[in-house]
Amino acid sequence: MKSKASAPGKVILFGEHFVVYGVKAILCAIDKRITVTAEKISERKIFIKSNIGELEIQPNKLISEINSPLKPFYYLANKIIQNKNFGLKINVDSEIPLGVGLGSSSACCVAGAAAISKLVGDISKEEILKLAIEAEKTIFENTSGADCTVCTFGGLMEYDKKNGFSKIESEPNFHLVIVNSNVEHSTESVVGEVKKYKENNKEKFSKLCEDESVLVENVLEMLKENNVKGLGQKIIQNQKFLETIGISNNKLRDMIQIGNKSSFGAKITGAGGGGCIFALTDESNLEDTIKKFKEKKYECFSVKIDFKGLDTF
Ligand SMILES: Nc1ncnc2c1ncn2[C@@H]1O[C@H](COP(=O)(O)OP(=O)(O)O)[C@@H](O)[C@H]1O
Ligand SMILES: C[C@@](O)(CCOP(=O)(O)O)CC(=O)O
Repeated sequence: MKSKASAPGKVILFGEHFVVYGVKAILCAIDKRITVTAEKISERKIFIKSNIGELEIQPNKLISEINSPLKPFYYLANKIIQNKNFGLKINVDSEIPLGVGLGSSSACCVAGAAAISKLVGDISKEEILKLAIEAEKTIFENTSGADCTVCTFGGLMEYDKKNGFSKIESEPNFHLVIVNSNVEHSTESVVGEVKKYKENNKEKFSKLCEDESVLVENVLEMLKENNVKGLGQKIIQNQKFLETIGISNNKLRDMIQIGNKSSFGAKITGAGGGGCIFALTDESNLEDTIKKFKEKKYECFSVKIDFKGLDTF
């Protein structure tokens, strides 16, 4: 018996870093997916295979004993086959580059939770999300859960620490050009640097949080109106805040400058320090924007918002 599920990656459109200090952020799922296939096998063992490696392991091991990036899958598999007399074979197929802030880990956890749990019965998306967040915590103890939520339900979402998640019902028709610096970043260490900045610049940082809150409220209005040019201006403004808190570098600045010339606006997405930027486009400037990045030999691709979220087969 086999089951299959796929989940999208994500982009943080507005509010990264400030969200850590209570400001609202806006994120969306993207149409790049991770597909997980799970199969019951008679041998009581767990086999996991992905483009990043393979793991063959007995059940019932402590998660702290597993030293592998495939750990979230082991967590899910081991949990589901507790008190069962079968093993599992898991295959991971990914379109999402890893470690650059596009949500590969959340997409893995959501698709993995869905494919594996479906082998033992039907469960709701809410229950899958709960399992996925548990699995993601085996990699990042402090995950807010925002990434797994947007990968499960798809579309656009607002999130703040106090009120949690809420879906934004508009369906804007823009394309994002994602440009990968190919520099892996550690979210934890960049967040640590921002904390130092905040402590050394208390008043300035608190004003930036206020400005970011106002910006996000404006963006929510613009999304309702599908005002793509206005959104571009807000992206440029948000990037200035990110420059101020010190998460940019020369490579990212060069990428953003190229994006700002041809698209409506470009900014870092996620922690910064490396990872990706995105440029906002529509049909009128999509091709030109991609061409400009490719001329400078940057790795880039276009994505649209994914409104489907988790899909099971
Ligand atoms: N193709 C894949 N196969 C297996 N695990 C993956 C894959 N892509 C991502 N992962 C999991 O996600 C982790 C990367 O998470 P992270 O560094 O947060 O990157 P991202 O920002 O892309 O989510 C990997 O260490 C691994 O546990
Ligand atoms: C910097 C931060 O706001 C987002 C980090 O995003 P990512 O892990 O780079 O996708 C941290 C957080 O929200 O926990």
